[in-house]
Amino acid sequence: MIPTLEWLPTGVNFLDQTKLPLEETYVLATSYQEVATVIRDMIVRGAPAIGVSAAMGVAIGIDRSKTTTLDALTAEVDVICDTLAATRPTAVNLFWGIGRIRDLYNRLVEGGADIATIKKAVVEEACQMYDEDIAACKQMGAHGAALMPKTGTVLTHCNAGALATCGYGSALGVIRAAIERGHTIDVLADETRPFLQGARLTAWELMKDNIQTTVLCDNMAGHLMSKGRIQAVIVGADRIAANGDTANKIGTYSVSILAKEHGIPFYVAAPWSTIDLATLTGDGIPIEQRAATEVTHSNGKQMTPDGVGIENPAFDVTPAKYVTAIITERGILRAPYEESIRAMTAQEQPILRS
Ligand SMILES: CSC[C@H]1O[C@H](OP(=O)(O)O)[C@H](O)[C@@H]1O
Repeated sequence: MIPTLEWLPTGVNFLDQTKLPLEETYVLATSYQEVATVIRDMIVRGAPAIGVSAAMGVAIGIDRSKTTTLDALTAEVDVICDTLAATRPTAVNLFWGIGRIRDLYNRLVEGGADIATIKKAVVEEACQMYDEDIAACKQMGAHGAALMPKTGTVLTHCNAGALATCGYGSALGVIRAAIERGHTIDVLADETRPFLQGARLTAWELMKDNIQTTVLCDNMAGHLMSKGRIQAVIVGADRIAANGDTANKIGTYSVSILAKEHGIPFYVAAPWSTIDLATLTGDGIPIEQRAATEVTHSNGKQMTPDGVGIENPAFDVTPAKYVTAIITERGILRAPYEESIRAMTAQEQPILRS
């Protein structure tokens, strides 16, 4: 699997996900401003990948700074963090990634570190986060594999795979781990309009792993569930509130209700950096509204009449009551989620190494 993103001496190299599946091309971001553009334009997307990308964006901003005084650098860090924080509002991982580098910067300044030491440390921390993300995905796979059908079809929505993380994937990581442990699973991938993460990205990455994959339109899942074609649903997440309400790609909420109606388990797989204890319920999760042209056009060709109204919320919120379990690298959370999240938060956690 080719890397979603990679720290290079020349900058942060991103696989251009807007060009997949027909072109495998890369975008090299050499400044924090260019990293912000890559995130905003969804050249890189997916909550965990966004989090590490933002961390690398802060790190490259500090590393490439020309300033010679700590006061001036601290003023720059504020601008760098604000620029990256303004890219996309829903995935809490973005703010987690920015905050982890910013907190390290502040600790180093308070400890009297010089600029050269700070630059080295923030780059190392961002690269460490990259490794931790891959390790977290593999841990999620290890925890979640047993929840997957021994034999059967799993529906997924959007892309929560290697392309949404630093590698291996969250929801798709659980599917990969189950297959590695002998499960016979094929995947149904919702195309996931309008950005088509399922049709373009999930299908592309699973076929590279020789995992049998079928793409369906977003209005087909209910019919296939009613025919007994789906044994489980697993999706990623962009922000999980303290009560387990989960924001994910638009359309996830509808799938969760269909799964409930048909008695099909509905799993969420997400690293702990997706859990936002400061947001008490799903009502508090900001939903990104994206450009109307994502809906009105396909491959640059207009599909709707001029002047028609357009809705394009990029996410929706699945109430916790529709979530069978939340698979994290720390273990599996079950309802009542307020209690299980609080209990798992209190547990001492080892540092993950990939
Ligand atoms: C591994 S979670 C990825 C998560 O992010 C996606 O959103 P986007 O493609 O807009 O960044 C989608 O919600 C996925 O489930």
